[in-house]
Amino acid sequence: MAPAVVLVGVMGAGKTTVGAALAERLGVPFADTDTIIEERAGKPIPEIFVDDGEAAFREQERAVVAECVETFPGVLALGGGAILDDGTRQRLTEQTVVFLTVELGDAIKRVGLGAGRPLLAINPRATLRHLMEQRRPLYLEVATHVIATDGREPADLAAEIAALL
Ligand SMILES: Nc1ncnc2c1ncn2[C@@H]1O[C@H](COP(=O)(O)OP(=O)(O)OP(=O)(O)O)[C@@H](O)[C@H]1O
Ligand SMILES: O=C(O)C1=C[C@@H](O)[C@@H](O)[C@H](O)C1
Ligand SMILES: [Mg+2]
Repeated sequence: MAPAVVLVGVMGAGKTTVGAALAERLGVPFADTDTIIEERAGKPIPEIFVDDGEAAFREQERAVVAECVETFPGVLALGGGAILDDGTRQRLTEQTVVFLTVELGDAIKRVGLGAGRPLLAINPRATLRHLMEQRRPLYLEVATHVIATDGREPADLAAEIAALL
């Protein structure tokens, strides 16, 4: 069974927040690959990065995304960097994927100083700007729908996505 919808976008786009609201609205389960990885590792993402390294996290992320795309029947939120993997992007081309976009200013307000997001530990604004520029083409490559989230409430975004499905 494939997911009803997969949410992608940079850190702060609202994948987790909007995804949970959407799942509730649709009456289906919600899963977040970051949460699954943390549960399996028994530690939060910043600790996985420190103890095991980003490459090990990406390896785990690739496996968890593959498993969820095969078997998870609800709303699936991906980690912001999951689309860096070629195999993951290939898998996503067969799914309904919503790319949540956010402008840098709103994203920075949402993620604050990047707590819990190891890639934003140093110079969050410049780093996030760079990640957005680098990844935008990759999100667009897999997106079925693109939705701008700036200045909009998660519940309102969930209603729009539900209407698209
Ligand atoms: N549309 C929105 N308007 C205002 N705040 C929002 C909106 N969407 C999310 N937020 C807030 O922004 C923060 C980041 O949201 P969220 O964790 O859902 O992002 P994410 O895309 O899942 O990020 P990550 O890739 O790091 O997991 C949260 O504090 C959330 O409450
Ligand atoms: O954008 C990224 O590369 C990341 C986003 C988060 O969802 C986590 O998956 C992790 O902090 C890495
Ligand atoms: Mg998230």
